[in-house]
Amino acid sequence: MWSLMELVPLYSLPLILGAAFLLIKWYNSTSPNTSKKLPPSPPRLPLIGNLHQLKGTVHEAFLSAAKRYGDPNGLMLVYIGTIPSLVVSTTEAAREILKTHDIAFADRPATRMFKAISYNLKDSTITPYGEHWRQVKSILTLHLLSNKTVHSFEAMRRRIIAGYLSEINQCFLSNKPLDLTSMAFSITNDITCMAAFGRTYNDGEIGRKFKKLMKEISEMLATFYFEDSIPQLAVVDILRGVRSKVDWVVRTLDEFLTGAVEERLSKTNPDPVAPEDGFKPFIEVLLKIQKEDNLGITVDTEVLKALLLDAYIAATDTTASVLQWVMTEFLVNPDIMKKAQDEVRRVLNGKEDITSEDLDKMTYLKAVIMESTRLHPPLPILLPRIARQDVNLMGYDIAKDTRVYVNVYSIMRDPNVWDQPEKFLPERFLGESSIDFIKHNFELLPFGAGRRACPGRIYSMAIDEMTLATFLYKFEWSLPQGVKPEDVDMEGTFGLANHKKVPLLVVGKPVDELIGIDHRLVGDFVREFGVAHDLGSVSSAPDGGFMCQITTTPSPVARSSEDSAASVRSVEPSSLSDLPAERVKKNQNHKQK
Ligand code: HEM
Repeated sequence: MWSLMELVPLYSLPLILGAAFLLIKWYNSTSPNTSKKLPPSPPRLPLIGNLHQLKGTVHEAFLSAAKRYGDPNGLMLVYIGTIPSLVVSTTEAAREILKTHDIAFADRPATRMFKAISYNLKDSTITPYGEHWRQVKSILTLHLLSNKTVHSFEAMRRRIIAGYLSEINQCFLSNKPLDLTSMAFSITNDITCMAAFGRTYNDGEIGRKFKKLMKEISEMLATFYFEDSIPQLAVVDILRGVRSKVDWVVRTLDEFLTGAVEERLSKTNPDPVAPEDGFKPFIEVLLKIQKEDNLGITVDTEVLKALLLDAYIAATDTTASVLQWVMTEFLVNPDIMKKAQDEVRRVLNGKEDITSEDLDKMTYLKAVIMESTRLHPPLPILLPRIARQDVNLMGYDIAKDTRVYVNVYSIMRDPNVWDQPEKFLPERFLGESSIDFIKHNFELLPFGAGRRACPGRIYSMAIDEMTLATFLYKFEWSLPQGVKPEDVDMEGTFGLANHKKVPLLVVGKPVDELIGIDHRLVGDFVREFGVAHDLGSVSSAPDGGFMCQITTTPSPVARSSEDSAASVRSVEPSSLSDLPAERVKKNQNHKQK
């Protein structure tokens, strides 16, 4: 995030000095009114408020300032430039904001950039609380994010994920590490484009333009705007060129969305939804609602484009963020990865296709995802809220228009709530634990809570769970040669969501996709020789079956003093053709593919 010296180029310093007289006026007008009881604040400077104290990422800066200056209940008032902003850092305070006073804090700040990107507040994310918000959020929820609709995307999700497996194989065969950060984004991007637009934007000129545009949007959303925080210095945005950049991005985005709608209307879509996928893309549903006009809401073209954009922007980076952080935690905690992998393989037991029913049984994988999201929330601070009226909150007077930042990063690492909060312990979500993304007591909040909570949980978890289960099922994952778990950089950076600052590079060694082995066949070896340790290369056996080399570690029951001296046995070459005919046949089918 921004630091002050990056924000204030030298040529704008005279402007700042020139604004000094405004500053005095402003400072007097915003100095605490003695009749009001405000939450504690760090000392601030005129005009820039506490900006100079917010170094590093904003959630970390808020956390350390709250420890030093905040109220023990978790409230602190900071000035982001001239804007009073309430920072919320505990479960108790979050409950007050998101439950007790939910309606009073149900608006979001309508900054210039947010207005520009939402067709002047026609979307569902930024639009003020009220009838329009209720209607558009219900359209989004029902036709894109509900259980039933998410289920209808299942075959498409599986097909898209499967398409990426050969890329992982290729990297493995050519001895190149795989950039999993980039792949996570491509997978969630393709799935979301299919669900929203009924096509992907990967290839050719349009693919290149789309990627560039998405990068620009991400940068635009992470930019600091003087106009939003120090309105007296809004001119600096013009001088820095950021305002024209926003205008350019918004114009280009609109051209893109207009093109997508026209393409749908004229049915010239070059990548139609495969009939076997059997779902209706969101764009088609919106066009139908627009045509039938019987919902009591006018879905004009701007509402339609704003909702498509909502669907795309809110879904892609957040869902990719979860994927890459879970994989990162797996690679730095190989024992946990092994446990999750055992679960996936046990549940699937040789099945080819993963279904949502299979995923429902993977409780350990779900616990890993929750634990990873606790430590690496895609949005470490909930989307900002704003007080719609004066509110008395935990004994403090919060004025109308105060911005509210719920720092879920603090809450989800609070030692008063979590045992060993910095440790990666998925087990904390198993057994007695009644905490999950739905049943929580405001301590696990990656999706927010209350009226303005995220409606996309089911949608994103369906993608993350299926991708992770597929990855664990089909590959053995490791860090590139010479990289140790403790070398992995765990720093996050912010664009549309919290991503790894340094891309995650990994090696995915195919288990059966490439070599054509059915897990049940491996199971027979495991039973005979102990716990399978490693699979070697596979070749065709003269009888049409397969031969492979499996290194095994004897199981504890089989271990004798003689065995333990040679604790690793080699079986080479082992013909699988002795196995039941039906399995061998399946294996041969595999091979022909
Ligand atoms: C792992 C994935 C995701 C995370 C962590 C996430 C997180 C969040 C958070 C923290 C908020 C603000 C909640 C609040 O203010 O209390 C939010 C709002 C929202 N999210 Fe998500 N989100 C994710 C995926 C999605 C997806 C897939 C969609 C689908 C389009 C989506 C759509 C929205 C919308 C529309 C809002 C605004 C809701 C409102 O203001 O009423 N999100 N999300």
